[in-house]
Amino acid sequence: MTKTFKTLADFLGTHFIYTYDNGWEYEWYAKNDHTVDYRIHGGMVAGRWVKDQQADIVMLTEGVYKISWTEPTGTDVALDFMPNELKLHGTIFFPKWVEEHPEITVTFQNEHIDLMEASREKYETYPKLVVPEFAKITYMGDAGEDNDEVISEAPYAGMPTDIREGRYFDANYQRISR
Ligand SMILES: C=Cc1ccc(O)cc1
Repeated sequence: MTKTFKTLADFLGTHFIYTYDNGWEYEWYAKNDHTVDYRIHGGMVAGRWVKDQQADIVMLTEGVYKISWTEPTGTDVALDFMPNELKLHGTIFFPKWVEEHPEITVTFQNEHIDLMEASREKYETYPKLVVPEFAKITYMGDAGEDNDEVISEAPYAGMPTDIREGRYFDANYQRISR
């Protein structure tokens, strides 16, 4: 993808893969102006994936986008995308319980919302673990808005490479069946 991002509309519908400077690899999709999907390929909660997370999505200045949300786990996230520079800055605010029991969150969260909400009551919230990191964008795709094929299965080893090398989506940004 070689477009220059100027407006909020340019950003919505874009699918990204990026690696934080701490080595954590994430995949994230701006599904529409208030919804994000994501999949985590590397790091403390690798294997977790989420669809239809509600978020605040704004353009700060031309080509710079801020996304903020709070999750059923109690984890808070703020991302600042600078796609024209192939980079972003993300800050994740993990409750203490996610740091101590990350395995509880490593699942398709949408099917386990009750467990996330019960865990955030059962375990400790404080002190939070704050992880502020820059990341390098390694893939951008124009998936279009509200495309449920973008994040539609659990992450597997090699998935980011399959996507980057064009083995995962067809020309209409539909999953190529395996
Ligand atoms: C905890 C979710 C999350 C999703 C994307 C990202 O870049 C950081 C955190």
